[in-house]
Amino acid sequence: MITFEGVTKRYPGGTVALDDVSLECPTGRITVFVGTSGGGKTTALRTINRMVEPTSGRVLIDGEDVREKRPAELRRGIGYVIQHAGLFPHRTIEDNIATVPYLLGWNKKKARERALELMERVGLDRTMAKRYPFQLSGGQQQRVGVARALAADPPVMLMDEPFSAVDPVVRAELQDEFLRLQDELHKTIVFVTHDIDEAIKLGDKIAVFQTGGKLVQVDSPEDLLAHPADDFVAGFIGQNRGIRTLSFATTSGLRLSDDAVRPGSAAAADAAGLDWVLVVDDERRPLGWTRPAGVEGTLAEARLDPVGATFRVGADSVRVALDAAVLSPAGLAVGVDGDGAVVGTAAGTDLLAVPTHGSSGPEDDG
Ligand SMILES: Nc1ncnc2c1ncn2[C@@H]1O[C@H](COP(=O)(O)OP(=O)(O)OP(=O)(O)O)[C@@H](O)[C@H]1O
Repeated sequence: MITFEGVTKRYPGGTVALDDVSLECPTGRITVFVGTSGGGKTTALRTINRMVEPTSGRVLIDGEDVREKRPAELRRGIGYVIQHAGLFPHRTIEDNIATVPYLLGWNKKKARERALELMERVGLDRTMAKRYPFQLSGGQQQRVGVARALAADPPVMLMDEPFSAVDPVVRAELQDEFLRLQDELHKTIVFVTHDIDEAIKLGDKIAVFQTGGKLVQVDSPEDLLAHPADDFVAGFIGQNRGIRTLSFATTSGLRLSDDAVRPGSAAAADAAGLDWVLVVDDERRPLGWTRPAGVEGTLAEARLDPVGATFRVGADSVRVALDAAVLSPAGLAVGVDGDGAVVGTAAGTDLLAVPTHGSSGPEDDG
């Protein structure tokens, strides 16, 4: 656990970058620092590896004051990832990743093996090992940055806007990959971002900083969305708070209807009263949507519209299900089980009736 005890940082010009910040970042979890520009997030992060020394207060890692270790020694146990990756331009990818192992005196072969293993872990092809950073895309460079931070298997990782410099699609991929990696590695991670969506997606715990280095709220993503501490936090979370809350509502108790689900062998005439029918195969896997009116013979002979997005019942959130409903030609979300077989369908209005965490229903404050 990383503990901030009354940490204040005042710069010579008088700027207060951190104002009496007390906070705990639990072991094996992701704590996200989010907030306005200049709110002190980066400063707070850097007090952990002593790139910034507090004016008063202290920072502890597992109960030990970080000032008790020499900075170089301290930093070997702390991975650090920054925006634009910050790779050494004249070193190959594998040498970049092996930076800390080399510093620790590992032999070349072992360090190289570690670098190649990590490349795979972060989703990079081993054939890129001999390339230089400029020969990689921005997203690939960020992956190298993450691999480099993980090289000596540090228990703590500090990540300062690591995914901010890439486009939204690559960014989402990096976030997903990062969460998968964390599922295996269980590092104690402190992650800085100015993007509330990223904070909600990645954080086990979110700390919101306001200008002047004030920590205004520390909560789980669910509680932050449901109960923002004040107008500043509510404003920062933004207008889509109600919709975001649905990300934490489970689809496991959802009542799904079988009415519109038919096998291809069924006669279209039997479904003539329905506006839309979801045609399924013998294993109940969805084949597509059709309007049965006017179709002769079986539903298998009808022209099908694509199923579009589905949601995994119990595994996906109501937000995912709602998205599936909106994108479906029938306005119905298709719920499937782990094998991809259709459990049933739900209309958008059914989804909005699902109770969400910490409130009686989805809010709309936009
Ligand atoms: N070395 C420094 N000397 C003087 N002032 C500094 C220094 N570093 C940061 N500051 C000031 O401290 C405040 C907090 O900066 P910090 O970089 O921690 O904010 P941040 O929340 O990370 O912002 P951003 O999201 O823009 O990166 C800012 O007002 C900044 O100008």
